[in-house]
Amino acid sequence: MTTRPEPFGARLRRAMDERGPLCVGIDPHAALLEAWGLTDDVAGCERFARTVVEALADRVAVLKPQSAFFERFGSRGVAVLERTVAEARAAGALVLMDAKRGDIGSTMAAYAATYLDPASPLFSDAVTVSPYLGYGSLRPALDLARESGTGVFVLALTSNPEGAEVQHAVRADGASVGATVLRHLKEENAGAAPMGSYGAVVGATLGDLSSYDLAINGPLLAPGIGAQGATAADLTGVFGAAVRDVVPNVSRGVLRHGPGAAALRAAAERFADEVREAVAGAA
Ligand SMILES: O=c1ccn([C@@H]2O[C@H](COP(=O)(O)O)[C@@H](O)[C@H]2O)c(=O)[nH]1
Repeated sequence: MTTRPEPFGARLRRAMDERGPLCVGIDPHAALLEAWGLTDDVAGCERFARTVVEALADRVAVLKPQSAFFERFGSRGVAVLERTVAEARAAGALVLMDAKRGDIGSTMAAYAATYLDPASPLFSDAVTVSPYLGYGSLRPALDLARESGTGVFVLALTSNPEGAEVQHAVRADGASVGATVLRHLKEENAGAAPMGSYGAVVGATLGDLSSYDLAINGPLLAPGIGAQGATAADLTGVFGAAVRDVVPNVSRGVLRHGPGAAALRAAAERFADEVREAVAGAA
């Protein structure tokens, strides 16, 4: 008899309880590499990513490498990404691969295998995906996640202002596209305890979201804190009672404090404290 791996939702909830919910990005922007005194090439990218992992993987719940910043260096950049994921996981962080993949189902199956099959060199704890070829096109990733104990975060209401023209569009049944993605996720997570493995990406920049049903019984990845202008103090105003399921993401807001490990840790700790205060205030 084969035993199923522990679901991502359970692993994430435990990490949030033990470490706090903060997710820090690993985004080797050219400007950050320069600010850190590194070359804008694959060696600089590797030094950057390794520094973040060494500073933070033993303390934050989630590290989120942004695949685009590694892919820009071609196959050697992807090899750095593979090592980054493996090292971060070995050091105790959950790794959320921010790849925002989405395609027709048969191609989606290949994306799913890339990030969610334990045999893959890019195997991660979870991956971001785009539902804009239709939520149903994500089925191969949703199914593989269930099998491999991994998670999927679906773009619902993104942090960028341009997202509204698609996500606020209203369907024939009167529901917005973003609300429909949230409804699908709620159905996917039904009955899961302590929390489902299917998350939504919902920007912390979006203001009051009380008109949406955010109670999806799954995690809400909230990018936009720091460089995009949102603060941890905004979280309760945006998410209301769902704030306890929020995984707030900060990338440049922490990374700009490098390259020293102590300064990176202190910056992450400041954001973590602010998040803790905001969530406690909502109790
Ligand atoms: O709606 C979204 C979805 C993903 N992101 C990603 O998160 C980080 C944010 O970086 P900051 O430096 O904290 O602004 C980045 O990797 C984005 O691609 C997002 O911002 N919004």
